[in-house]
Amino acid sequence: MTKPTIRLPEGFYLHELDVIDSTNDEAKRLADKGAQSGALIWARQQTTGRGRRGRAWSSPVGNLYSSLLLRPDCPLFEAAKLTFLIAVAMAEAIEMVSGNQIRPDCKWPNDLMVNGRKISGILLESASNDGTQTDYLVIGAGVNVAFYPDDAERPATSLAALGAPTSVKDVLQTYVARIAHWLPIWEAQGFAPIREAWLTRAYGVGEPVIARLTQRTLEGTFVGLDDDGALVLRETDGTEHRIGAGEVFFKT
Ligand SMILES: O=C(O)CCCC[C@@H]1SC[C@@H]2NC(=O)N[C@@H]21
Repeated sequence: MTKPTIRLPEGFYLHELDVIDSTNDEAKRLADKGAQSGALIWARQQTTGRGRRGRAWSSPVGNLYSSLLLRPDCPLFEAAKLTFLIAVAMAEAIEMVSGNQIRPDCKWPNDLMVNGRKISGILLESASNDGTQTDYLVIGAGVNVAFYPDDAERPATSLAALGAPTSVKDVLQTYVARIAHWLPIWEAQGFAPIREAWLTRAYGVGEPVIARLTQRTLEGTFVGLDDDGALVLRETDGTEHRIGAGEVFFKT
């Protein structure tokens, strides 16, 4: 057993790796072997890191790659809202390790942006035995600590580039501490306080937005987040749409 090199709150169990294909895949393998809720997979490097929509996630040594296994006792649609809790926890962690120099915005559904550039992405994957109730969730989080990918279509940044160099360990430790802060609030009060915290950091509220859905594209104003975590888009004629999945683009 590798000696843990970071301090974790009670209920979190570190699996520390030098290199792995994807921490999300490792978390799923462990889950399928019966690993308990709270298992935290941390790798210094990923060979096939994955982003949403099948994109590759560049994973050189120097950035954070972690996946948290949770087994919440609730339906999948409730568990999916934990992605907002994770986004808030990571935003707070980045802010704290930067000595309050950086205040990330939460971009729906779960990117973290600084000055319009992505600093962190979250990939939530779930499994259910009956299609309704959650068996487990794997919540992968990547943070650009030292490096960021050069992608003109999706501008990114890193803590180092923003003048806030820090260690991957500090980000991970602070992130897990913030999850440990928010999870009991979620358990006691549900999604409402998480939604509120997310909205105080929401990127692009009141601004024009384009939502690219599987069948069509909608244009309107991003007016908020509903009680289920769907993005509320209002068209110019006042029609409101609740977007539960898809990709959104802000014009600013
Ligand atoms: O914004 C996205 O597209 C989501 C990126 C998620 C990347 C993280 S890095 C740790 C975990 N393992 C993966 O393969 N992906 C997630």
